[in-house]
Amino acid sequence: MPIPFFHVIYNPVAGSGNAKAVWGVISKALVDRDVEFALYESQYPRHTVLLAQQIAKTEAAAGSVLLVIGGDGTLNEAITGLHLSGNPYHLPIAYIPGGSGNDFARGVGLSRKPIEALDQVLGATAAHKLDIGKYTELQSGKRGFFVNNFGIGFDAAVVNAANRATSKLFLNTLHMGSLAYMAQVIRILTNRKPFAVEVTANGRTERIKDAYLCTTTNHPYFGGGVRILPGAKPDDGELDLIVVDRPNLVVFATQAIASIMGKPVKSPSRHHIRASRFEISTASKEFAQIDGEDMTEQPYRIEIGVDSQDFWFAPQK
Ligand SMILES: Nc1ncnc2c1ncn2[C@@H]1O[C@H](COP(=O)(O)OP(=O)(O)OP(=O)(O)O)[C@@H](O)[C@H]1O
Repeated sequence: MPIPFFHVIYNPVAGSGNAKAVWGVISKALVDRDVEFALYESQYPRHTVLLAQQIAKTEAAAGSVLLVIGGDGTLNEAITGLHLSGNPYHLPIAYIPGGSGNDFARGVGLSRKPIEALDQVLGATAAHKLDIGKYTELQSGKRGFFVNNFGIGFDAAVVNAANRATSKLFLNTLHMGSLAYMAQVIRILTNRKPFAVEVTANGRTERIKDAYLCTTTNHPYFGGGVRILPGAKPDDGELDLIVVDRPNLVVFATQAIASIMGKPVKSPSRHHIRASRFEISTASKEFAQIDGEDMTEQPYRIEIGVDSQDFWFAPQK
């Protein structure tokens, strides 16, 4: 099987500059290995959506591959662009993580080391399908996708605060991006109020009145390596929703540490639902995050479902 032509979308600001170093290594390896590619650099937020649309509609040919170099947000934008274009040449997506969290790579068995990830991409002989989440905000009709998770409440408040924290840049230079989230945890734990959430899935409606976090996930990881749901699988055609009730500080800290250490967390204060479709609503204004990107603080009424996306990388051995 010949190596395909790669249309490369590269986000130089992902991972607070980490993607720049990754692209330095990858561009050299592509040239050394005689791999043909065309480069498109993301110039501003959400430019990748347009680039992916333009590539899919006018630049691509059958058999070529869209290679994304950046973080999970850049990957999300590329998938959004492909879906908006109708993807007439059925471009699959290859990905080399260069973000700060890189949860998607963790969750789907793609190496976070650039050359190992490139070996997986160049070692692929066919596209394979993985799940992605899709959502519709029922009030506004706004639609989108997520590769990792859609979170409402605590995780979203942490993302919101961490994205604004000046310490994130410093922590990223130490390759400790997830600490940017952890540093906000205690402060937000003591400030955030629990909220009422209604979840409909598998023909049942559950009302949880003291929710602290309500996250729908495609694979086990969120927040830069926290294993929130070890059993979630990105290829089972379903998503996993977890609602955590208002915890007391000791219980929450114990659970958070267990999650970070990759240990299973069992607790009566967690509600877990696996389904291919969810309706979630909150009466109060809450923060939300999609793949680590902030959403407006508002009352949410959303429908979440599963879509599938062709990816181009060989599974990790
Ligand atoms: N040239 C640019 N200047 C400023 N922002 C950009 C530019 N190109 C893309 N962006 C924005 O950069 C943001 C961050 O990208 P991304 O999520 O890929 O990196 P990250 O947050 O470091 O990684 P991760 O999500 O894995 O933690 C995205 O919101 C994207 O729209």
